[in-house]
Amino acid sequence: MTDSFHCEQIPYSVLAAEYGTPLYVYSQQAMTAALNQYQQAFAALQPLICYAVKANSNLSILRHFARLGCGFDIVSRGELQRVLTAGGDAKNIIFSGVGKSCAEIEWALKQNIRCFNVESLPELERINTIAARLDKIAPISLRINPDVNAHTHPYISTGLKANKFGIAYQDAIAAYQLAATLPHLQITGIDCHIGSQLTDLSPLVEALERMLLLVDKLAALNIHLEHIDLGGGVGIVYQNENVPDLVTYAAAVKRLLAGRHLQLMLEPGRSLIGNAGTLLTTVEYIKHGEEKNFVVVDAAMNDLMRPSLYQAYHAIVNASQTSADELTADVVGPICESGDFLAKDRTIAAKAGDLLLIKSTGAYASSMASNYNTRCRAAEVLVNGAEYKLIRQRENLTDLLSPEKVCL
Ligand SMILES: Cc1ncc(COP(=O)(O)O)c(C=O)c1O
Ligand SMILES: N[C@@H](CCCC[NH3+])C(=O)O
Repeated sequence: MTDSFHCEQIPYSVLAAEYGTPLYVYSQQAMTAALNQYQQAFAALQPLICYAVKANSNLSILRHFARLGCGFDIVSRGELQRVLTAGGDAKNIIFSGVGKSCAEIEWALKQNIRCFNVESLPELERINTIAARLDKIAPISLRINPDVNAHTHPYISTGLKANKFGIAYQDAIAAYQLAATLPHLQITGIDCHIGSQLTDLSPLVEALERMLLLVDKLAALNIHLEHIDLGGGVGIVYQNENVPDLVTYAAAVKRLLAGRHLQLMLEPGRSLIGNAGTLLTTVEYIKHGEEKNFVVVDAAMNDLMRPSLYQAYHAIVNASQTSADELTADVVGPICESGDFLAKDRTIAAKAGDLLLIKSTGAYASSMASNYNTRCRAAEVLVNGAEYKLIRQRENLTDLLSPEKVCL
């Protein structure tokens, strides 16, 4: 049974009663279904799907995707450690990010990861130097910034000239030529990632077309690539957005890659986990202000930063049999910031004690959580059919305070 009050066969109210709120709840079947959609749409191209760990890095979730055959896109030593701990195969790990430190590069080389997605010329030199010291050859791909407008929120757009990510398009050929002279690098591919929560397919296809122009120019220079990685970015429905259709996307990619011997890689994050997650929260107070009404809940911007950071919309459903009248209100948390809101001007019927479900919070919610206002990070539960498991226990104050010392 799946309706808005159940996660698979489990009523959200049962989980809230057992584990308390705020609580993140994930549907394992929804994750599997999201991955199946990719696997089926792109079946003819046999892509390596590298789940973007930053979207949700819980170890059980990584284990689930590893078991389903995913590779992983990581951006830090910490994420590498998580994937290995969860049983992911280093040979299917790609390492993105503009600021890889020497220690991170060394560690990743020692683990024999599949590839570094290199974002600058100094990074190329750094990887070559470290690989030489370790007597290794580092497989590298260059992340190219194709200067394509992804038409998404400016904070999550990454493929424009003004963004810090990737190597500028016009510098790409020279960067590959430099890489070809560095003896401890092995050029394996090319990649891009133009932004997140894309609702339109055309920028993704345009980016691929621009990358293929480079692939051809490189081939003419005798630099032959083994793979092309199109990044992530496929948007999900939070409210009523149109989102890219994977079958149409795959067909366009297939047409453009026809006749080429390039292994396809993808780095989806949000589209694999976003709609599989729900954040449960309890109403503390209904507060009638002079200009506005407020539904004050026990979750806050530290649990779900997206509304504060990007004015992002998340649907909110009252899971209690409420007797309250509808009102228009901001749904806010207890944090001492006016920016601490989970919804603005929402029509909602709620009273103190009601259980609210904040939808589409599988991606970039728990992984972006903080301890601001000395709030303990919430617990996480994974549901599979009629079974559920606690996959992260709620933090407690000992967890929070123990790294600190009173030494004055
Ligand atoms: C390099 C890279 N790959 C993949 C992703 C995953 O993106 P998304 O969650 O939009 O699929 C991101 C995040 O935007 C990223 O920075
Ligand atoms: N954190 C963002 C997405 C950024 C993805 C990282 N490049 C979000 O919540 O939508």
